[in-house]
Amino acid sequence: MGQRLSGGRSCLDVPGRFLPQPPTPPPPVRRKLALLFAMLCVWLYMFLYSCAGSCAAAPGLLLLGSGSRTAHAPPALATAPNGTPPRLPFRAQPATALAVGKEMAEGAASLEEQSPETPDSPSSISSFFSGSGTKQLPQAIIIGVKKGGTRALLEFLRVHPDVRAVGAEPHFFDRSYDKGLAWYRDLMPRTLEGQITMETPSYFVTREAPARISAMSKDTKLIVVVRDPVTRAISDYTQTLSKRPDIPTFESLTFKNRSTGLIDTSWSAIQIGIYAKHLEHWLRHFPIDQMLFVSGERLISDPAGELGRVQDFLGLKRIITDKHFYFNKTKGFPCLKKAEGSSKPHCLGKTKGRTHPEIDREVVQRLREFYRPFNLKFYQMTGHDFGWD
Ligand SMILES: Nc1ncnc2c1ncn2[C@@H]1O[C@H](COP(=O)(O)OS(=O)(=O)O)[C@@H](OP(=O)(O)O)[C@H]1O
Repeated sequence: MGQRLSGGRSCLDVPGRFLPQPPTPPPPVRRKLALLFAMLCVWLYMFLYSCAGSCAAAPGLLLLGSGSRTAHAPPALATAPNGTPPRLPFRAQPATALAVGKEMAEGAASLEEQSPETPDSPSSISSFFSGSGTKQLPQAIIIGVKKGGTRALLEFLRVHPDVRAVGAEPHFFDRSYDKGLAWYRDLMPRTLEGQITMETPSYFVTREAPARISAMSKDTKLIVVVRDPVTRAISDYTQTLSKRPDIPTFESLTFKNRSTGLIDTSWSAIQIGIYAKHLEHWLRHFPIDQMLFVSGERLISDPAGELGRVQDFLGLKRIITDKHFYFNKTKGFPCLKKAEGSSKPHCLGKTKGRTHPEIDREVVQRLREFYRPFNLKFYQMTGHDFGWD
């Protein structure tokens, strides 16, 4: 029989203070420890959050950026619940729907467009961080124009911590549409909340692109880098010439009949520059205020100014400023003081900023006359005088 202790309790009722207890810190110390732990968690979260962007932004990686943008970009909508648009009964036609006729002069160029300035191979760091965030369809697309300065714009924009972009040009809406939106989304880098996904091929002249992009999301923001159509045509020709030195001269390709001065508008180098005509197709699917027109000339003379407009349009903080650029005399173009994810200066590759061949002044003059009415219409439509005339 157990002896009862005072107060009528059994021996099992021994007060807690008499039982062996683990040493417990006094309450204020415990609170401090909990606070310290919470702070550690917050710090760790913030570190991983920012590192997921900036660490993964090292050159040669697919991903870039970290989140500091306040507005949350709307998620892109797919046409079908599984994110796949209706299958096409045929394989999407390669490249643009422009009448070609001078295929020889076109073919070589498209190969080059596919080689990105920035390779996409992921490193161990990006592999580690690629687990964070989700792949989103792009909320903004640089839709053109070819040879307008699209690569320069994307390279500059990638410096922004809230922009992530596909390094290679996916050419989904022109060449690979039959692969479906799920395939397209899979090419996208992972993004965290508040970051926007971008891509850049030259969809501006693709007839089907406006409807297809609108079917993906009506909210997609469209950026068009435009450049004097005459210089653009010469630039386009220069690119082809670099691949196929045996093509006819620019002068002979320009005319259907040189003696009558009739311009060959079926040559894509000429046709791409009729911006007003292409813009009409886009305006059937998108309001003009969902499109931003960047001057290819100003992108060279004042890159920070143009980047300011682009950041505003995308709802991004103005982070990219004059401080990010310097003029490289050897290159003859503005370059980045620091490429994204690196401390080294960065200029675009040698395929950007080529020396153009000398073109007959009369031919240039005839082309200027040809483009003038289209340019004026384009200025009216966009409410912006680009000063090409
Ligand atoms: N900062 C900087 N560095 C180098 N090049 C620059 C830059 N900014 C604009 N540009 C102009 O970009 C022209 C090429 O345009 P794209 O990138 O749109 O060409 S492509 O369609 O992707 O092939 C390219 O055309 P070319 O000069 O005819 O080579 C350049 O004039």
